[in-house]
Amino acid sequence: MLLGAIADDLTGASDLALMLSREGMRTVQTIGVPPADFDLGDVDAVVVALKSRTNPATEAVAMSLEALVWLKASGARQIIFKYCSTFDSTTKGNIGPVTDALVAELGTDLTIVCPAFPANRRTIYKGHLFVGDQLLSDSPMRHHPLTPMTDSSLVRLMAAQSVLPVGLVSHNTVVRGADAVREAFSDAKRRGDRIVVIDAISDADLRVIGEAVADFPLITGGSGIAIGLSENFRRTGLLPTNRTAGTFAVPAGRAAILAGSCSEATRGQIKRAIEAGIPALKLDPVTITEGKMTVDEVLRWALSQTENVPLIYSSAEPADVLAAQKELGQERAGEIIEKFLARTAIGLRENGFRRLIVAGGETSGAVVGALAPAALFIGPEIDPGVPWTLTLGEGEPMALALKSGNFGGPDFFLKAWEMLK
Ligand SMILES: Nc1ncnc2c1ncn2[C@@H]1O[C@H](COP(=O)(O)OP(=O)(O)OP(=O)(O)O)[C@@H](O)[C@H]1O
Ligand SMILES: O=C(O)[C@@H](O)C(=O)CO
Repeated sequence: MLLGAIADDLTGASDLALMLSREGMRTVQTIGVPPADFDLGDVDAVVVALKSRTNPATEAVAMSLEALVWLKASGARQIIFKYCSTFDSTTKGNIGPVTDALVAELGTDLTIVCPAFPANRRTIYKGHLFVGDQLLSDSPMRHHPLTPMTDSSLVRLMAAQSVLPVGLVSHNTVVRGADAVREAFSDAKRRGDRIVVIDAISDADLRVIGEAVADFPLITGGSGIAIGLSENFRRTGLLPTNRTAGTFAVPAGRAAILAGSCSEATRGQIKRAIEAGIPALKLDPVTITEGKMTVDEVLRWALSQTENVPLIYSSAEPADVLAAQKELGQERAGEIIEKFLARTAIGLRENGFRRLIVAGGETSGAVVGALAPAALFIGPEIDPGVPWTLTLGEGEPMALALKSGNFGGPDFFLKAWEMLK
């Protein structure tokens, strides 16, 4: 293994794994930290998917350090800490504490913060994170059910979360190339910075940054940061130039869509799917708590949809999410839906479903946690950041598409199936 990554949620992990495999690294994503003797096969990169994004910092640190120990023992030469391209973190934020712990454990004097992912319109300029044409704090992310983002300054966000000094390498340096960036890193170290936010607005910027961090033991960011890393290993001869991906054998069986993401993108995709005639059943956390909707009822409904792929969703407008959270509490409302969808997924598998799209990082974490495959093989890309994956380990394989809430075009739920034909 050349590269080892620790991802703070499941969809984020497949996003990164897809990027690494697109860049010529044979990549496997594990679900949590695998057993010490887990057979990885012939891989160049491993992404350990955690479900730590919204956990208290002490828990997230412990989980991440456990993943680090496993990755180092498995031979990883460089570590990526992958968080969301919209820097999703709670008010108590664990990205800083996890970075601090990894910095200490790896004994590195400087690391970067770079959640840029230009293909999905996440860019960083003057240390401010943009989502499309909007600052993060003006984007729909300000209404996120678990991690509302109301500040766009990555320097400020990171400085509030980390105990280490945080600086900035800005775009006018990045455009001057890898040597200029390396020089800026040296200046930052002289100033006493231990973490630098680095601007990136294009893939070309990410390739420059990738080259400049070739000898960094730790890199932190979104999946975009992986764009420039494989080239470093090819340059030194560690990675063959003609890596071929393994085969993606599509399992036969019925298909369904489970959506717990309340993002604007997912809501738009649901709307489009319903308009196209997809049968849809809406879940509501309050109705579930009152016992007025059960997993068995939902399964019966799904099984009766023999003409088309059923869509089961809890995705709701911000005002409805807020109302449910007021009644049940923010965490509890989320948990109720996550558990319900996880149990639904188990029921679907028991009834012969073998192809699932799951929308939302936390939701995917809950569903895949319940299905419990040992790892996921990364298959074809549906849209930037979202591959089809194949479950590995015991039991019959399933095809899973784990969609980050904000990712995918408006027709995602319709077109994803075409790739399984
Ligand atoms: N109707 C609802 N009311 C309250 N909470 C909800 C509702 N529907 C879903 N949730 C919760 O909102 C959270 C959505 O987070 P999730 O990570 O799944 O989606 P996302 O944030 O859009 O995706 P990503 O993390 O990939 O960007 C989950 O905890 C889910 O259970
Ligand atoms: O970086 C992103 O935006 C995604 O991979 C993700 O982490 C969403 O959960």
